Amino acid sequence: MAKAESNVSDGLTLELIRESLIRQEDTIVFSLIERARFPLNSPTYDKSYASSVPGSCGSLVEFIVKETEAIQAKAGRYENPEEHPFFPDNLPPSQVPPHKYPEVLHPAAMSVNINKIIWDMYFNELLPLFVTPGDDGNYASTATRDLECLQALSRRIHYGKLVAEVKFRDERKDYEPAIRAQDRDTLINLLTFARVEEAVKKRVEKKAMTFGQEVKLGDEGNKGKYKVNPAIVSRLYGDWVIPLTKDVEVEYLLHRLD
Ligand SMILES: C=C(O[C@@H]1C=C(C(=O)O)C=C[C@H]1O)C(=O)O
Repeated sequence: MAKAESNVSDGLTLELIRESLIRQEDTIVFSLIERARFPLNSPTYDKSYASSVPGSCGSLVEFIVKETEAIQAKAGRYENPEEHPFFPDNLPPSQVPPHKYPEVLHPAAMSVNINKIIWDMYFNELLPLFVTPGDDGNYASTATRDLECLQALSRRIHYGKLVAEVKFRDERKDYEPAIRAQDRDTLINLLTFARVEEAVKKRVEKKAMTFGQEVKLGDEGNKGKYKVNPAIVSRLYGDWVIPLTKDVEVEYLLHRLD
């Protein structure tokens, strides 16, 4: 069987986890590029636009996310501890044969889900920065692209649980006193690697330049035009993705000894 994208089954190492985070950058950058094909399309986010849809009590994007999550839950998506739903209440149970995911994380991991914060960040702060204003009527496609961005960001940010687990195992004697004291500041200091963070921000900027360039035959060049502004991708990581990943790391660690 092909090796799953999850690396945790065959020994948890910081190197393997970082490799996965680097791979996930590709997904995030591409999903932003795909969303940026459409303008803002504000009716997608307007409750009144979707009010005639039976069973919907929110915006079209909420309707698409809830319904898609319900289908994916039945197909077993949320049995994987690396996946987190945006609307966890009333999700239907999985209807597929269970898969035995490796039990790597402490059970307290189950209670860490910061998707509400990711949702608000994405719609209120990030989206207006990287899409053009306007309306082309493609609201369902727009909402589907939003869901892909949200799922990619959520998966990356909640990967912080695995990062925290491996760092804890590697330096248990440093982490344990801070966890017992519920000392968030010390935990943040222990798990922060400033040089890694700088490299992540530079790499995602470069990926946005590489993946988002206009590919032309001949030598017209790209003229510095990108499908998503590389500086915004770097800012997405610096201002939100990395800090939120660290919040997940800390929340997980605070309960690591429960
Ligand atoms: C994820 C890690 O932990 C922290 C968070 C980082 C991130 O979100 O990219 C990078 C470095 C660390 O400060 C890591 O060490 O790789």
